[in-house]
Formats: sequence, C-alpha cells, structure tokens
Amino acid sequence: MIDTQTIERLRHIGWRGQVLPGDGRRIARVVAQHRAGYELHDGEQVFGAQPAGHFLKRGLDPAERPAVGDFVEVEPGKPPHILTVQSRRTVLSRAAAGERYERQVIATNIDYVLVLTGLDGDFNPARIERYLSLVEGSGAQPVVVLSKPDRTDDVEHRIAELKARLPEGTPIHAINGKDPVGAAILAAYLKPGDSAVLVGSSGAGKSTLTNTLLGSQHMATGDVRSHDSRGRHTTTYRALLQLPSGGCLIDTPGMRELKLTGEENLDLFADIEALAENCRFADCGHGSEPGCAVQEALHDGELTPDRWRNYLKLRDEREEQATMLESRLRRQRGGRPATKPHGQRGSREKEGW
Ligand SMILES: Nc1nc2c(ncn2[C@@H]2O[C@H](COP(=O)(O)OP(=O)(O)OP(=O)(O)O)[C@@H](O)[C@H]2O)c(=O)[nH]1
Ligand SMILES: [Zn+2]
Repeated sequence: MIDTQTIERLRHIGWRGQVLPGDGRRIARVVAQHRAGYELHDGEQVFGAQPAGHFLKRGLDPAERPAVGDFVEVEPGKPPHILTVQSRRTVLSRAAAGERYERQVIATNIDYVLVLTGLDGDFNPARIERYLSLVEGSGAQPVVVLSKPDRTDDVEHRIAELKARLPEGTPIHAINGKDPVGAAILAAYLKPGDSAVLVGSSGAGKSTLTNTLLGSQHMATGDVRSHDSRGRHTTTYRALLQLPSGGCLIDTPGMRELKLTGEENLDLFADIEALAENCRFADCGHGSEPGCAVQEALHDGELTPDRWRNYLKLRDEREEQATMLESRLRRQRGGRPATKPHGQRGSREKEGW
C-alpha cells in the first residue's frame, strides 16, 4: 500500500527513504532507549518496542543494535518488534568501556549538531573545540551557537577569537535565545527533513532556545513530563520535537548529559599530529629539542599557543582515560593483565579511538 500520508509524516521526522515495507510492517524512529526497551516515534505518536532476538545475540557489535535516531522497520505485535535498522546517514559516537574499547553510538541520522555556549562568563573556546572534536567524523555538521550576546560588550572580539581558532568554514552565530527573530537564522539548519541536536553545558540556554524555536507550539507538544515533584518549571522531556521550520530537534538525555571525558577522538588536531611527525627525533618532547617542527610552527605563528595547549590537554586526558579504563577492565578480568597493553594499540582499538 503506497501511503503518501505516512511517507509525509516520516519525512517530517527526518526519514529519507523511498519505499515503505510491506507485510503490515512500519517505519519508525528511535527516540529513546531504556533498559526495558525502545521508544519509537512514527511521526504521529510515540510507542514502545522491543528489539528482535537477533539484536541480542552475544558478540554482536553494539553499534549494530538500534540506537537513538535510527529509522527502524517494526513488526506489529504486543509489543511491536524492531526487525531491522535502516542504513545510517550519520553516526555520533564515542569510545566506551566494555570488554574492550568500543564505540558507543550516541545518536544517528543527525544532520546538524548545534554547539551552544553563552557569551557571558561561561564563554570557553576550548570547550567548544572539544564538542567539535566529538562531532568530527560523525558526518554531522557542527554549528557553533553563541547565546547571551546581551550579556557582554565583547561579542565581536569573542567571535573573532573563535573564528581564528576553529576549522575554517565552521558556522558561528551569536543569538539571543529569547529572541525569535534572531533565532530564525537557525532555520537554515532545521529545514524540512533535517535533524539537529543541541548540546552545551548546563545553563548555556538550550531550553530557552528550544522553546523559542518551537514558538507558540511549545505548550502544545506531546510527551511533556506530566508531573514534576519539585513543583517548578524545569526542562520538560520531549525526545523528538517537530519544529515549525519543518526540521526536528532530537532531545535525548544521552546528548544532554554528554560529558566531555577525554574520550573524544582528536581528528580535529590531525594537522598537529602530522606536524609532530616532522620533528627530527621520533620521541621529540616538543620542548627545546633541535629540529622540533612544533616549536617551529609556534614560532612562525602557523600554530597558535592556545590551540597547542588545548591539544596537549585533550591528549593528556585521553591518555588518563585510557589508563583508567585499562585498570577497570583488568579488575573486571580478575587481575589478569590486558591482552593489549596500554599504549600498544591493535587495529581494533585504533578504530575505536
Ligand atoms: N540574557 C540572556 N539570557 C539567556 C539567553 N539564553 C538563555 N538565557 C537564560 O539563561 C538561563 C539558563 O537557560 P536554560 O535555557 O535553562 O539553559 P539550559 O542549557 O537548558 O540548562 P540545563 O537545562 O541545565 O541544561 C535562563 O535563566 C535563561 O533565561 C540569552 O540569549 N540571553
Ligand atoms: Zn617536536
């Protein structure tokens, strides 16, 4: 049955497929994942579902299981079952502890990651860089959104500072989160069929901006947490918000609580890593060694001291994190040493990082 209405509805929640499945099966989007199962959205309503047995097989790469953002084929029933995961156009992931280092999928099929930071005292270019490093390689496009421009006299200067620092072409917008006219510029990233997520530290203005983007619709949206024990207006949890501009905002606890733990990959700094390979000595500490390519680049202004420091910080955190993971895994194994000692990456680990 060719059901144009169904296709239309799915388009609104970001589906780009062409053909609906037969046999009474349907397509829906994963909007939340719990221990007890999945929450799916079909463009109209939210319903629960269980993964089919083959997703639970031991040894299956966890990245192959349904994840938030996935479009899945569902078999009706009580409960409905997720049969297949449609191919993903983008995958946001991070390294995670498990039996070995592996990628944990955070969200899929996200077109834009809006990285939100206040221009007030919270302004922190290094943190923005870290968020971008998380987005690197996902296929999603990062967009830097600077909120609270009304809280500083320094907007132009801070934007210039960021521009100099971030990869060329990264969009940067200063937007008062309470101003619908200003926020309208983000419609470019929230067009019909686009999916975006909003990330940023607590208080950056995510809820404020979300409500502004939702406009008059925001009170009418479903899935609002019905009771709030604290009795005050807090962020209502709505996993998938369909915006008036036609795009949708995926608002998952997984993204909201996204902590930067040093697990990010450092692709953003690939140029620095490449640079360091030109040092005369293979074990160059990039201090006062002769023939150090990093020192030379710093001297020439090719590499800014800020960026170099941030790179070193991220690299150290990553090493620290790896050491912690390693000892945790060793404890889990009952004290046996790791099969792959820290610092000696096998091909699997390399993929993971
Ligand atoms: N002056 C000004 N205040 C803003 C702006 N955007 C947000 N705020 C204020 O900043 C505070 C925090 O905003 P929220 O939207 O709750 O921040 P959040 O990122 O959702 O925070 P969490 O829910 O903790 O993750 C609120 O008091 C907002 O009114 C802005 O552009 N200008
Ligand atoms: Zn060097």
